Amino acid sequence: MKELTEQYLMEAIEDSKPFASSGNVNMNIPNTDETLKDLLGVTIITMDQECYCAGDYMECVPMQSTSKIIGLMLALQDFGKDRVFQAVGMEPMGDFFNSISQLESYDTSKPFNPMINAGAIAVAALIKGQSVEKRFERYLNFLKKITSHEELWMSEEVYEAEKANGARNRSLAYFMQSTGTLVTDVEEALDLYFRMNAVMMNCEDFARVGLFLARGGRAPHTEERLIPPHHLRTVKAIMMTSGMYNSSGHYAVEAGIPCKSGVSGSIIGAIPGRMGIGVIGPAIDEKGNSTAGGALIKKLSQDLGLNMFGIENIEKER
Ligand SMILES: NC(=O)CC[C@H](N)C(=O)O
Repeated sequence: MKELTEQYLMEAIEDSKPFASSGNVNMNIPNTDETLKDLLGVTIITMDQECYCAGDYMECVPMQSTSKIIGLMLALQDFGKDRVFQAVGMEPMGDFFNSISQLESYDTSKPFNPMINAGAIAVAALIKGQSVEKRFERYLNFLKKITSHEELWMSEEVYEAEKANGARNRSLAYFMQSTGTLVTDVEEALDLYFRMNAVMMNCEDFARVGLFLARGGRAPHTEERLIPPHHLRTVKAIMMTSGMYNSSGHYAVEAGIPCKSGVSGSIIGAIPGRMGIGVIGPAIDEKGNSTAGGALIKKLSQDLGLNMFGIENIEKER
């Protein structure tokens, strides 16, 4: 096993970078071009708040689907597990994250899980607040507390692009309305979902979300408990089974880390009791996962003994 140092992280980045060549940058995101393909950055924050970073860790990208775990946390907070999972399933789906056909095939047409687009829209519809603005404000304030980053912001440009390219998401939402899965205002649920996708974050922000999940829901400096641990257990379990879309099984086997990816090439990893990981590598595969970022996650797991199903650390201590 290797020791976690910035030198090690730099080497891990160099080893993982070539995997970017098999991916493509998502051109639906504003200000995106091919030059982003070569970027790869990582930040790891341990339980005692030690921060290690390497590569292009200062880059900022929209949250995209990593926002789905934040939405799920808020909905669990608002309604509890039973109500949330009446609206959305908790089973992995072996199809693309924006699949329409899968929506029709599962349990009274509710989405398979909260990590796919339909599921996240159904979850966004639950989040409490008097208006979309208020609900988004709650979302952003919650994120600011988790990351202790007061300046977190939503890109209007990305938000506009999400709306402009949102035909598929609208189809999913209106289909759910037709089956009675989505009973609140459809356009409002979509609007909140689009805004959530457009919040800009860097590797440290992503790592802090991972750390929040890893250390039981406490705000970094104040130690205020923001979410009870049993809800975080649910979120991490869903991340492990569905967070990397239809590659989740692969990542469970090869990395064994609860992860969530987004089409901006971001990945959040949460290793309970140990650390949070934030990765940005904008070249993504056809399933929507960062190719170099995914390779890096697998490498970190192997080198640092992070696989939750492994016993490397216990063996080491003997
Ligand atoms: N996988 C993703 O990151 C999907 C997010 C993207 N904005 C969408 O709604 O389709």
